[in-house]
Parts: sequence; structure tokens; C-alpha cells
Amino acid sequence: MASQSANGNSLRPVVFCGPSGSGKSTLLKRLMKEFPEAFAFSVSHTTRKPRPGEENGREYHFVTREEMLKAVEKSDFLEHAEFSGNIYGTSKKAVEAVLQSGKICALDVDIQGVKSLKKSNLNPIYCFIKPPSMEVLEKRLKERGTETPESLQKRLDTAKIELDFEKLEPNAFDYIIVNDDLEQAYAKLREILKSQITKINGL
Ligand SMILES: Nc1ncnc2c1ncn2[C@@H]1O[C@H](COP(=O)(O)OP(=O)(O)OP(=O)(O)O)[C@@H](O)[C@H]1O
Repeated sequence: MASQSANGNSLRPVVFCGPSGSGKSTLLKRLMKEFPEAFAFSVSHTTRKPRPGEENGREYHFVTREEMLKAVEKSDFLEHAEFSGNIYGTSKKAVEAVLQSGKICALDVDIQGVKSLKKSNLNPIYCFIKPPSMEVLEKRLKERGTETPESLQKRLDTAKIELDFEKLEPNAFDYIIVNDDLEQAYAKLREILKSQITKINGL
């Protein structure tokens, strides 16, 4: 699934993995704002119903559970997972579409997703975004104001498992970015991806 940019160098997708609240979206948003020509998300599939304003093929490819399971069976997906009763997944085609457009495909996946991607021939750059501590993670999630006490606890429990995995298998990731000071974390991410970004024409 390697794709070629205009100058013949292959663009590698970039995987962002890390506990909920570690700062994946914050860092990615910043990256996309600074380099809008360079990065794009692939459009995921989901079996959940579209929300008002959502368009098929833009926010998600909306499919039935039956269609999704059939496609999974056919190995059309690089990774998929079930969250609160709905299946979500990244198809090979969706990633390929981003690569064909000459952009770097950004993927935000959990540990299971990383394990699935490792079995594919995608060859992405794996980045683990790590909070400075569990205490800081809890504080940031609370301050984000998006969680109920139950969902907060669930995220913190999952975070412990994810941080244990990273400790046990640090080699699963090409880079580990501790998101303590945001400016420093972003500078590190930028440095890591510099060689990929400069492969894109005009940047
Ligand atoms: N370095 C930082 N210093 C202080 N606050 C931060 C830092 N990085 C992120 N935050 C804040 O922490 C909260 C969690 O960050 P963010 O939503 O980017 O995490 P996430 O990993 O994308 O989470 P999820 O997986 O739940 O989407 C946000 O409110 C964000 O503004």
C-alpha cells in the first residue's frame, strides 16, 4: 500500500496512539493547522447512525452492521473496533485515498488498532503520546469537561492498561512523545515528521 509523492519518495502514514486525554487531538490539530497541505485523516466507517449535519463519506462512511461485518470478513479493514455498541474501522481504501491525494495519512488508533496495523503492509510511523503522569491525565480529562464520573473512570482504567503496554513493549512505537509542556511536545512531533513533510511538493 506504499504510495508515491510527486518526487517519488513514499509517504508513510502516521499513527497516533495514547490514552484518552494524552493530547492526540490537540497535537494533530496543530499539525494540520500548520501544514494543511501535508496531512489528512482517512474517512472511517461506522455502523452508528449519522448525526444531524453529518454527511456520508465526509465525517464517516455510514454502513449497516451487516455490510461492515462482510467487509471485515473480506479483510477490507486495516483495523476495526467496537465502541458502545457500534463498530468503527479504517478501511485500506480510505487510507489509500489519502495517500493517492499526495498527503500524509494521520491515524488515531488504540492499542488494538496498533496491533492490527502491525499485521498489515501499511508501514506507518508509530507515535505514542504519553501524559506526564496519571495525575496530570486525570486533571486534563476533568478540565476538558467531556466526561461523566463513570466515563472518566473508564478512560483512566484503560489509560493504565495502555501505559503498561507502552512500558512493556516500547519497541512497538517508533517515537514516544511525553506531552508535558505542549510547545515542547509539538516541537518534538514536528521534528519527527519533518522529513515526511518536506517530501510533499511546495513545503
Ligand atoms: N501539554 C498540555 N498541557 C495542558 N493541557 C493539555 C496539553 N495537551 C492537551 N491538553 C488538554 O488536555 C485535554 C485532552 O487533550 P486531547 O483532547 O487532545 O486528548 P486526546 O488524546 O485527543 O483524547 P481522546 O482520545 O479522548 O480524544 C484537552 O482539554 C487539551 O486542551
